[in-house]
Amino acid sequence: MSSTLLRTQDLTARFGGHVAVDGVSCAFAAGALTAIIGPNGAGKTTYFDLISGQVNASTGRVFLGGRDISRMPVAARARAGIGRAFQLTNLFPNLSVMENLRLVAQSKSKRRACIWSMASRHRTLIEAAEQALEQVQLKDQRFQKISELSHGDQRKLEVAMLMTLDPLVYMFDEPTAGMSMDEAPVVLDLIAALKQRRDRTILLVEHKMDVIRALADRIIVLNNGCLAADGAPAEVMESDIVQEAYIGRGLEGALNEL
Ligand SMILES: Nc1ncnc2c1ncn2[C@@H]1O[C@H](COP(=O)(O)OP(=O)(O)OP(=O)(O)O)[C@@H](O)[C@H]1O
Repeated sequence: MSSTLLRTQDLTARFGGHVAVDGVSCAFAAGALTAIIGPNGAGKTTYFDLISGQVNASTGRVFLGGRDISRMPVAARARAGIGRAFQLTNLFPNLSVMENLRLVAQSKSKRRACIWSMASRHRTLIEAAEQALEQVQLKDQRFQKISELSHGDQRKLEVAMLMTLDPLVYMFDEPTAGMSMDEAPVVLDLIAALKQRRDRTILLVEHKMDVIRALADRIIVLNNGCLAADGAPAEVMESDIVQEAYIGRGLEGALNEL
């Protein structure tokens, strides 16, 4: 049985009088992909923000490999192994795809104090970046400025960057949104391959049922900030609480409308 990599305990985010995430306790094992679903405004993005550190918990804690990371800022959590797909606003639009990837690799290799090991680690990371570019089929665009990439290619680059960093926890937020039918399988196949790594855990906020069906080992449902259901995909889809949360339209219809 796989061990727990990430755990949230009574995790809560309050914005003024509004509780966006309400006491969510959940453990995520290595080697599994958990889809996080729920209606608009259910708290999915805020739950991601609480884990990655973009939002500080009002109460509750986040543990990575047993270590309490709740008070760490975003960058320290990233160094500890929390990997959220990059927002392009964090990148350099006038630098090329490869230059941006090199900067990501550099930020990781700097974590080692010794110059010699830094240099050799940096080489390994550059190789990983090259490999990631090939895997997302962006090799031909490696000298293109990222501001000139199509939307689908920008999303692929986000995935390549995350793979270069190779965190313990991969967090994807609708990774194929805006991609064409041809582009989406490249990214979905990569995420499926990541699952084979028994030492990583993957969280996926997703509205598309076909993606959830193809990838999820487990589904958790957030509703009004609360954990409304948690279990194997077939079981969660059939649960009363999920059916009730999407009254009238059925879960599948409601998700596909989003
Ligand atoms: N910074 C903030 N200040 C105030 N309210 C916020 C803030 N961030 C989120 N909220 C509110 O918290 C609730 C949860 O929002 P969140 O974006 O986490 O939901 P979501 O499930 O990701 O929704 P969607 O599927 O539409 O992206 C919403 O009511 C939202 O308006």
